[in-house]
Amino acid sequence: MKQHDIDLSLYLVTGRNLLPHGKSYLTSLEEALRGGVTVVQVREKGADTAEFVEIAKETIALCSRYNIPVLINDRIDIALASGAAGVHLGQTDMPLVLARQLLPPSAIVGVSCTTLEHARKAVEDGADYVGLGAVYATSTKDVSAPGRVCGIAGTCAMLSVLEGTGVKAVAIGGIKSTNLLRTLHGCASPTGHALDGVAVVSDIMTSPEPETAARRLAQTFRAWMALASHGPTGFLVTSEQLAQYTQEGISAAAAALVDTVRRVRPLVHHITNNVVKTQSANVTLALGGSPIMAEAEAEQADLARAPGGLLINIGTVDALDGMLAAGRHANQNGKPVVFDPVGVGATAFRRATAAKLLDTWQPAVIKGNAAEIGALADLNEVKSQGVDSLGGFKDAPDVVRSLARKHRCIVVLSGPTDYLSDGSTVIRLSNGHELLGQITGGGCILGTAIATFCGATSMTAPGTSEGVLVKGDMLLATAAATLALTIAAQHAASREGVRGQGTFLPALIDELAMLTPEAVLRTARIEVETD
Ligand SMILES: Cc1ncc(COP(=O)(O)OP(=O)(O)O)c(N)n1
Ligand SMILES: Cc1ncsc1CCOP(=O)(O)O
Repeated sequence: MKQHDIDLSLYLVTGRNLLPHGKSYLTSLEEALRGGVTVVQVREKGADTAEFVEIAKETIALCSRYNIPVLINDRIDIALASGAAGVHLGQTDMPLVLARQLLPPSAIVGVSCTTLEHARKAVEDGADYVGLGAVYATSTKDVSAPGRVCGIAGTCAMLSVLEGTGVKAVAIGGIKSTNLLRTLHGCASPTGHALDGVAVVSDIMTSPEPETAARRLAQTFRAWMALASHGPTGFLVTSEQLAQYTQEGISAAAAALVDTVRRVRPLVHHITNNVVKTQSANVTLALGGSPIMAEAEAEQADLARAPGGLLINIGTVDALDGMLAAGRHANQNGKPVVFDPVGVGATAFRRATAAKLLDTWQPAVIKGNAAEIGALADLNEVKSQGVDSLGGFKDAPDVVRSLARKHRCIVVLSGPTDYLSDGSTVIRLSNGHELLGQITGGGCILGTAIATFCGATSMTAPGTSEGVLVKGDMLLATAAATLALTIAAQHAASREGVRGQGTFLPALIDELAMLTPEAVLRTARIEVETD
């Protein structure tokens, strides 16, 4: 068997030291094989050579009954002595080119990569596959040195290098059934080049029921694979949804969602800045949702179980641990996360915070003004002053489309015209009023509206949630939320008695509560551009 035959989807790296008390290695391994492990790497850090050969032979004998290939960690001699299918080499192990000279031509050789340079070299040297990571922190291996955790962003960058090379890739480090879907969704290049599998140690080896642990991982992988090809951001987009991406389809969907929100009353969990908490809660209520402002890390697991939407806004970062946990739990529960990277370009601290959050959980939507979107896209075109943006982009559709592909989510660029993209379609919405940009938190309440509509959409979307991070069409939900807020702003600004910011905000909240589906259908100004 050679690399094109090997199924890397559930790659078990062994760790005998992690076995639960009373569980033998071979029993655990056999149960894991029954659960769906597709390849095994024997990783023995404490064993001497004789013991390593023995363990390798026993592993191969068992795995061959399940037709599963076995690779050896680090050691060419052990691979040769045991008759293993190949080796996995780290950056400080025997160089790949030398290993090839020693191994039979059919041997599978994998290489660990943490940086772009590692990935380029592995391709150049002819690796069959690469192990990318550590994606997350892990206690199985010491990855505390700077740069040893490459994160989702680093993994995506390495996947770009592999495009078109035929070199397969697995992610490794901290991968568990609870974050597998998020990992698979997030780890792909902007053109959609995705992982071929995941390598796991502790999630299987520490389990008293390795068969169940492996089956959970294998099933999630299979469900994701079955759906992964839909949509450039990794969200499931059906042909029915695509057919709705017209002016008429979007306004009809938005009008319907105005009623849906009121009917299902989504819980809209905010971790947002101190400046806008009250008005965000009032906007949620006016739209028909149910707001909760909850920041403590300890309450995030419970809150994520209630269906609805989550908004994370970094206007003031007082609850980083709460933000990290909230998004993680939301991903685990199929709850859409809306990220508002307020002022992300303004300070190094905000940039690092946003990067950390985006490496931990997968947003369904990122919403920002031109300066914020520019900062996330590494563009200097738009300047900022604090949290405010000065100017716009020459090619806004291209910016939102590219950023959506990079972060694998819907991107909204707010401004006099709002641009929304799922990485393919760009929707341009031209409703609103300048007063919305002149009140504090005008952008923040757009985030609130989006979380409310995305929450209601995920609660009412038909079909199963198997293999998807979030159910329902997040692009339509985001368009609907933007239209609801901007059309209500137009109504509020034209009300008798509204003379400026002070009178506008309460009028806006009233108009949100009174907004009708008919007003959306009548007033929405929508243009659609498809790739
Ligand atoms: C599939 C896979 N990827 C990466 C590693 C890590 O290998 P290495 O860097 O050699 O570290 P050790 O495993 O030797 O501690 C791996 N083993 N498997
Ligand atoms: C061997 C290795 N290489 C990078 S992270 C890691 C350990 C992964 O273990 P776990 O799956 O328990 O996090």
